[in-house]
Amino acid sequence: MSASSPLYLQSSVSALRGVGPALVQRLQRMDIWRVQDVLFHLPSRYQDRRHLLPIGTLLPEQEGAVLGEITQVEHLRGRRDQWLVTLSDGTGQLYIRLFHMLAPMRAQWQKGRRLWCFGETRAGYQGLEMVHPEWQMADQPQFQAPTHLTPFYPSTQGITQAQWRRWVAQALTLVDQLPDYLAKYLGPAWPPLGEGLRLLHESAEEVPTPAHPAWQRLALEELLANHLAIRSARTASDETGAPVIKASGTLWAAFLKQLPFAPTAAQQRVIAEINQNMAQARPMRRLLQGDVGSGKTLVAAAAALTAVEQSYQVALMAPTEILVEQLHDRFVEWLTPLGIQVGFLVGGLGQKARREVLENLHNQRIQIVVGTQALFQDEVKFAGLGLVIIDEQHRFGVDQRRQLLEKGTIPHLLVMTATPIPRTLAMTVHADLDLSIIDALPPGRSPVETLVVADTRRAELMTRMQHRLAEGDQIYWVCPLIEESEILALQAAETSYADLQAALPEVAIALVHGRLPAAEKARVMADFKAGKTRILVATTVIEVGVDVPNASLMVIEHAERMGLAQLHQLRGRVGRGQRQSSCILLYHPPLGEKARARLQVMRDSRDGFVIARKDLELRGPGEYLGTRQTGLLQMRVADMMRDEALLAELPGLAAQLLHENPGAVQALIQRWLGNRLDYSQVG
Ligand SMILES: Nc1ncnc2c1ncn2[C@@H]1O[C@H](COP(=O)(O)OP(=O)(O)OP(=O)(O)O)[C@@H](O)[C@H]1O
Repeated sequence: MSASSPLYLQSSVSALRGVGPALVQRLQRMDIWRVQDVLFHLPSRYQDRRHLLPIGTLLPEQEGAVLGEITQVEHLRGRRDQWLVTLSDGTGQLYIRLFHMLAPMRAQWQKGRRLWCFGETRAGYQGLEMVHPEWQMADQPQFQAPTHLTPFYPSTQGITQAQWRRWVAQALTLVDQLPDYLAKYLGPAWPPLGEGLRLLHESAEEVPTPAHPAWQRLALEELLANHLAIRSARTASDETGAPVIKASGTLWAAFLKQLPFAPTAAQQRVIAEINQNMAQARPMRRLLQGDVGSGKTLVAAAAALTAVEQSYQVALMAPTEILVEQLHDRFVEWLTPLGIQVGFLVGGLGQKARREVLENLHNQRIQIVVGTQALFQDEVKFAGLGLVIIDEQHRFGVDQRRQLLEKGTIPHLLVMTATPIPRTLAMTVHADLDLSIIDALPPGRSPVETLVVADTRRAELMTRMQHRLAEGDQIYWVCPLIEESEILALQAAETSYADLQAALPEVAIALVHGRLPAAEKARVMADFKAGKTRILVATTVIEVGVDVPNASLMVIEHAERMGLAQLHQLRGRVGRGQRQSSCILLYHPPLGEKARARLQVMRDSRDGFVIARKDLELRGPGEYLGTRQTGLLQMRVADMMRDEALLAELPGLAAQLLHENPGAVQALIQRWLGNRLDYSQVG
């Protein structure tokens, strides 16, 4: 395209001066297609070249700008030609070393000319020097000393920073034409979008601060774009109808009669939210958040009863066979007295048992099936699947979730998680799900005492354990899951197991780990639950959901290696009964400062939300939420922790936009997330 053709925000990047076909391709690979995309390609850092440094004050390895007169140009011939140019500003002199100098440059770099340079100094043979600095002739009319911070853009091979800056400068001439979709909703206190972009691309301030209103304006828009992208996955699934399930509550009433405790107010509220949701043709997509031990299983049972009463089937999925087993036991115990058939489906099931389950699901003799991923397989056919409950969503891929959803007409979906992320954050990250929170624990829980102990004090620990055992309590001994190697983790667990056996020879101790066959695992867990074994040595397979109220002591080895959320989950395994429970976090000294701070958080807090917040601060939301890979929530301007106050604005803004200007929704997503994302992958 010729340089004179008018430039529009929606023009291809090829309309920019200096962008030929090869560069178009490179830019497209960076997901930059249009002039507008260049505006949203934001600097990753800045340099301050505005102030000139007196040459005499320069130190080695200092980055900065200088201006002086060329006093000498020396051509050093040798195996490799070099030029050594002397620059002087009256305060001292600096050498500029060049390894190549093309003819046009040679014509300019003449004694007596004034030269502006920016680069890093180094101690050379003759004195301080700069090697191939950036430069401009300062005695020419077109010379411009920088008046702004110099931005540096994320780049790719074959595109220089100077090119980015030239393209951005062209794009910035159009910035005021950029549609500001939010202005209408934000009110006059918010600066326009264009101001924010200008601030980031050509700031005359120190370094643009996140607190600056213009920055905040951009951050808000970016967060909103992410929120809308996630939400759009949901809108797509809204189109088809779900079964309208209105239960009379007879089954639930019968169930409550035989339950040894009453649901808490928090459980009741959440159950009501779920029932209301299932009574509509719009499929439920609900996230149930509840801290460890808050009683999510009861809520799942309530939802299941609603569906079963109206002759719909329920699929309940958990990530590990141990958990499936446990959930199954619990459901059988609770629901078979009501005449409900609860099935069990895991990968390791024998042929015959498996065939039977499949048949009974197909002819609806089984009303509730509890299983692992095995529930996704094609052969699993339901007669009328009305509700899918997924325990611990972070372990399930979105694809699997979709596969399962395809098994019913459009079943209602309830996702349970014990990952307590702050509400505003949850509303952003899980914008495709409605949120129910169980915000209170069942009564009668005594807080778990937490101790941080060096693993050199094992002898004391053994004594403590013996006391506990003598009182009839049971103990978890947890070995860290070493992510890179299951085998190493297993070895560690086996060593601890042998050590414990040697130290406490009269005690029944068992070992459970991921590699044990399912049946074996189930047996070990059943023995522990029944109190036949007193100490359970485990890799972190017990992390989520195991419920053995008689276990009152947990020892976690190498606690310093584990994430806070994980430690919190683990610790939630004790303190479920009436006894005073303890959790001992063993670490291997010496303990780094950060690790110490993390363990201290565990010692000082029992509240999952507080711990989650600290974890987020220490690790960043991407790491914490496992979203780093998806490209989602990799913000350019915003930071979910720092800008948390903005998150509260999102649902309202999103609702208004979706209602009044759906076109803007797509435009915003495109603007901030481009084609980076396959939205269907988000969930
Ligand atoms: N309302 C209640 N009153 C008393 N005990 C309750 C109540 N609700 C649940 N419980 C008991 O509390 C314990 C924990 O419940 P549950 O296993 O459902 O927790 P959870 O929310 O699934 O936690 P986790 O994330 O740790 O698995 C169980 O022993 C359960 O029977």
